[in-house]
Amino acid sequence: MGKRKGEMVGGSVAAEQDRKEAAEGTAAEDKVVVGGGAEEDDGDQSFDELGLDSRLIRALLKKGVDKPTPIQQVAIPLILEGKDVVARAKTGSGKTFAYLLPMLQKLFGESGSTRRDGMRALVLVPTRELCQQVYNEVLSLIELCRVQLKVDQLTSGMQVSDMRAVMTGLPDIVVSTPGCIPKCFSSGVVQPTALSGSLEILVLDEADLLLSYGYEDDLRALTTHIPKRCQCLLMSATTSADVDKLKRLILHNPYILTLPEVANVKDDIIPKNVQQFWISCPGRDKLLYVLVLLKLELVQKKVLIFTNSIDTSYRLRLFIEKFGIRSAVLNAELPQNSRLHIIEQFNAGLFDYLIATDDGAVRDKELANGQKGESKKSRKHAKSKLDKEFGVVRGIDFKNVNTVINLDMPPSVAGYVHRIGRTGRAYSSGSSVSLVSSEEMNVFEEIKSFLGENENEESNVIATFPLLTDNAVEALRYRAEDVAKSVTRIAVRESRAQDLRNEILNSEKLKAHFEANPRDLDLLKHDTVLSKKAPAPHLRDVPDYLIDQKTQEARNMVKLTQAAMGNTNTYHKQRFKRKSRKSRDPLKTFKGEAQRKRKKDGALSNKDK
Ligand SMILES: Nc1ncnc2c1ncn2[C@@H]1O[C@H](COP(=O)(O)OP(=O)(O)OP(=O)(O)O)[C@@H](O)[C@H]1O
Repeated sequence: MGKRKGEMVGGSVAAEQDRKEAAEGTAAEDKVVVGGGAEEDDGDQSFDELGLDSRLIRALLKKGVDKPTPIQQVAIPLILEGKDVVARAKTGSGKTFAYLLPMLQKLFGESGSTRRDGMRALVLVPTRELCQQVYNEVLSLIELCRVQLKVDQLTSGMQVSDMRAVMTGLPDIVVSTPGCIPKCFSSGVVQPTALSGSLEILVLDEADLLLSYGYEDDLRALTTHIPKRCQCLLMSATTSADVDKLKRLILHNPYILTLPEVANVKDDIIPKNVQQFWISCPGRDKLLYVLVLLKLELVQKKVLIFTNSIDTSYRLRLFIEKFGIRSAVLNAELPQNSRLHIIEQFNAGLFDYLIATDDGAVRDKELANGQKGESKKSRKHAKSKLDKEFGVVRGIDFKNVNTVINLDMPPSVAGYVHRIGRTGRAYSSGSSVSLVSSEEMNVFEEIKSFLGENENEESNVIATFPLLTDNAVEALRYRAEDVAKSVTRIAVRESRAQDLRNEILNSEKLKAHFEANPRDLDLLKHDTVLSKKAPAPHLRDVPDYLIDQKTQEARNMVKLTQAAMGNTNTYHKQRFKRKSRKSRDPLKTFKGEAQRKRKKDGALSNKDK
């Protein structure tokens, strides 16, 4: 990495000084700008003072965003000046607006080449979910600003004819994944000469993850066509050799914006507003422990639970369902429409518990473990069913997640950082609870030491979860063990297959319907019960006598905190309840509507005769 120019107290001051040096031609190497401190010390610069266009400021206000985050304060002016920038800031710190706002402003201001035959800005992200998220954000900003800019998505799942149609419309901005690049070039959807003639801004978002997805060759294929004048931006939550590699591959003498928590103090790589806890528990008791946390309401909703395998996610879903707790699952096996819709509904507050299985490495492990004895061919088939471009933790902006639970520990430190980063987004608070078995102690120690915990000192970065008593665990043990026995491997396999069939059916059947009636999306549920039997009353309602005093108090405290934060989530639920679900469920009325339409059309054509 380049030479450090000095530690600064305020990011904007540092940027100013660096800009001066750059202007004087004294900065030959990368320019390191150490940004402002934690969120609470967010300086007093407004978007206006950063030089942001008034249309964008008004659009932000409509979104409830009125002051820039530290990374935005430092990045926006530099990007507006046309500098190449590498921005490293923790998860949920607002990196997306940090590049989108100045990028859009630059595209508003200049019309680009009038005879351009390619895109003006290209944003590359590692997953399709993220692609959709960034696309939605750009589209909504453009609409709120009422400017004539066109944004489109290109993903490798698209047919070449659809891609061609997108590019014929000559979008100003394209949001895509690097995996899509070879297909675009080989099919002629993107002409290299058009790209080099028109590209003004290239953004690599979630750069720390791009190479881990095996996109290096795809990115190399792209670099040869990026014109020298193109401004390149690289955004990342963690630092890694991969980020440096990408930087060398694509950027020219960039400004390195590093918030101090990422650069120096490792324990701050996780937002300060996230409290991290752990519970030591035997692997075989993990379902029981999650049950205690959820059923006795010792953690705040909404809850995102991570597992390392899809089977475990269904086992947990079936298990908690028997106790009257509904949840949905999210994984690489589900069709893309379903995945996007599950995230949308969870964000809208339509259900409180989402069980997610993340990470390519984990998927490979699942394939290796779960399908022992199966033929090579069926393993290959199974692998092809999993979406390579899927990623739950990679930058997805889950809204209002109060608790992240690691039922399984992630296999790496980076996995931990990205999982925990799904809570405590922007200025909100959150907590995480990791269940650690003795087999997972090694990775847990690695995570703790990465976060700056000293073995000899009393741990304070990841504290022991204080609200769980042995009594509470033992009170539910008998029932839990009994129920766990009924969640057999066969039951899990059947539920998983059934759920997948349903999701594929929904996804296909409803695609056209939802295109015409986007509001009906609310009515399609993903947290339906898997089992045909309703939960037994003695499992659904935990009698008070089973709950010890300390747990009662803890539960009340969590409820009070949740209420104080206005996080009762009743608005969405009421909105959802108000509609008569059965009569308006598009899965039930879809056919009827289509038939009615056909009848009507028939009647009309009969009349015409
Ligand atoms: N200035 C701001 N004020 C308030 N909220 C903001 C601001 N900027 C962004 N946000 C919100 O903060 C949330 C997190 O932002 P974003 O997704 O950009 O984080 P990120 O840094 O990219 O995180 P990750 O590394 O996990 O992808 C989003 O919901 C976004 O709308």
